[in-house]
Amino acid sequence: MRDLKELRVEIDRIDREVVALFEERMGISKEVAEYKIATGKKILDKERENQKIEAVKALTHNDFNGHGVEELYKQIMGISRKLQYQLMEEKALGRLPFIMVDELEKKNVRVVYQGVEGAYAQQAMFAFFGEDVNHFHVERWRDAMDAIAEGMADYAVLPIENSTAGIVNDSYDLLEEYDNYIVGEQIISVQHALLGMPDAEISDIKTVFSHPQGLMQCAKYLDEHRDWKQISVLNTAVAAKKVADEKDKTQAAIASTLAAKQQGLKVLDQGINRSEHNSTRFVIVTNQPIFRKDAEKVSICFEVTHESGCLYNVLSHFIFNNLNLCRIESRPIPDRNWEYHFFVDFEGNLNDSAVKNALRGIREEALNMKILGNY
Ligand SMILES: C=C(O[C@@H]1C=C(C(=O)O)C=C[C@H]1O)C(=O)O
Repeated sequence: MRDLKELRVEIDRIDREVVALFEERMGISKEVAEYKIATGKKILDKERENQKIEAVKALTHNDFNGHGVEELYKQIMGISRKLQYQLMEEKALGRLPFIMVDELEKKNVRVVYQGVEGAYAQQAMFAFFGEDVNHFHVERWRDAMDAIAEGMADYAVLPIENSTAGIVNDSYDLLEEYDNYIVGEQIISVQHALLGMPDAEISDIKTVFSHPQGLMQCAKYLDEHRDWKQISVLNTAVAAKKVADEKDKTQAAIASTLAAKQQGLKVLDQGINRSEHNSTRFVIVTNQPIFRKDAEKVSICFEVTHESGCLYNVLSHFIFNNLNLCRIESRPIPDRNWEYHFFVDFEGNLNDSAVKNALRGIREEALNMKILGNY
């Protein structure tokens, strides 16, 4: 048996050769990039990469090494492409189709939110734009997206995520569907109350209305009242209005105390959400691709092919460019069972070269990619 020290001396010698060859290969990759930039060719050449993997596998002498070399070459070619994107970024600039602004226009604008007076979205809108903002409300989130797409409003306010109940699925799907862009976000502390008719007591209640998120956020409380029938409605303020309109003292709503005031309802119980830190994050959406020059979070969505390693490959662009991911979500693609849209938020500004570089790589390598906004 040879001595460990002696073996390691040999490994060190081999590694020096590997690194020298790696650097030589990257030098050639750079020249390939110059050729591609000059001729307007794409960086990724999937066919060439597949042939390359087959060819290097064929050089190995057993299955284990065959798999190893495949992994190794996927990495090497990934790094080689990233070098090429970097060069493209330096040489062939190409602007992202987004316009930078110093500040968002918040005065003289019209804002739409979904729900009725007293909705948490209204609170979010007031917090973001100020209480004197010109505004109106619509029945559905889709109507709010249509209102900005058609120029009826300058901005829409949409709930995107709750700290207890998780993401608001519909908002994600609409962001993917519409060519509207996120330009801001607003977090609102959500404290739910149980609201009933002025002459009602908790013991009278048989039915409770709320948005599904409201019901979820108060699931623990509702578990203590299993005889109550739970009914989902469009939002919490709609639930309060329904109770006020129908004047039935067996009916209650889970909504804000502001909604109680606006609808003349009695607060039967307060702080009924599971977590006292219960908060909802709203996004402010507009129909133009603009971003503030000091924006610090980018949201994108993309699809990848249904192949092993594809998501990893897209995410590697964040690692390589040293970008910090804040969240990742997936949503099913309708009519394509078990395929997903991925939504990623990461820190950065569309003007940062690291961001541009990562986006360039993802745009080329994912099936499709959409920048949802920078805010
Ligand atoms: C170097 C090239 O660019 C990319 C990187 C490859 C590699 O490192 O071998 C192969 C194909 C391309 O995706 C090339 O096109 O040859």
